[in-house]
Amino acid sequence: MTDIMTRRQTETAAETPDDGIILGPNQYGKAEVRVVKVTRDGDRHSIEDLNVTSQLRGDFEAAHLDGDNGHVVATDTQKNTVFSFARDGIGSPEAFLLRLSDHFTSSFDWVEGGRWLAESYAWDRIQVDGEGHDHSFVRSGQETRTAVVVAEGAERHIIAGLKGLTVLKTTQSGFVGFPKDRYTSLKETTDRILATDVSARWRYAQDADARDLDFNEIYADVKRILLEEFTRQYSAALQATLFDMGRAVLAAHPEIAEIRFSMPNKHHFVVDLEPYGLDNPNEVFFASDRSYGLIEAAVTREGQAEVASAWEAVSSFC
Ligand SMILES: O=c1[nH]c(=O)c2[nH]c(=O)[nH]c2[nH]1
Repeated sequence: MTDIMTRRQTETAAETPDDGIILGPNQYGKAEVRVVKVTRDGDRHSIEDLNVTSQLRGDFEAAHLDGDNGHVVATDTQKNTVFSFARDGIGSPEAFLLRLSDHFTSSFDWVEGGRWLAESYAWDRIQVDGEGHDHSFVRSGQETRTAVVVAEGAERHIIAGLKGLTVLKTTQSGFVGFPKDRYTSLKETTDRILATDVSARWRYAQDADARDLDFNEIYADVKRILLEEFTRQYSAALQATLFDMGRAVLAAHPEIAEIRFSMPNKHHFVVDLEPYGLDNPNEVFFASDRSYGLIEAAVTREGQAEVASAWEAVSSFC
């Protein structure tokens, strides 16, 4: 450690040993800035609750090779910027991240892009005597909303999403017709529980109007469609249900270019109650937490160009 520090402090880039070792892709910033914005409209308050990550990409070679921090916008500064921007309101996670991306890429010449991520947590008003309270809230227990903005020069990729949307249906799901080999023990069924935690991310088409979309309204509608489509028809497999959910979202929202899913198949096994002298007509299940099937896919439009760099900002499918 001491040797490395001494070398970095004394060598210039020109003196860096020509050993063929170079710096690869890099990004840095502040992860998980927890910002809560209270908007005070008289006595009636509202809150926005975000977990924001800011990461810059650009010319940061000297910082890595020479210990020269002349280009390093401190991660502390990035955190402070998040809080300061929240002072003017958040609006939607996507709009907030777009503002941050525009700020960093326009304020520092060497910042060529970056990625900004947010999770946002929903709060409901506490109901008192049938009325939503002015300033007291209860965390709503459903999914976590997610957003990502990837900047590459002037381009912006906007990916919205959700995770942890746990859904279950007690019938209208089956799994038959799969190949059988010597290792197959699974019985075919046309009546099983189907349960999953939906993770989905959808990328907005990159046209000039993308910035003006009502991201909150679209979010609510996509969630509605996902839930309705999960239950709308018989599920021949989680794969088929995933595709139906994606297709319905794309059909209803031309502004969305593609949607990706990661969905565990949360198996519910019928318990054999015969040893206890009982029948079990699909009523008592063992909810297994592992292992689980993991079904992942993108649903996209024919002819749609792949935008791999946008998806690199998020791991795997989601
Ligand atoms: O919906 C399902 N898809 C599968 O690929 C699969 N595999 C399995 O064992 N059960 C199921 N269920």
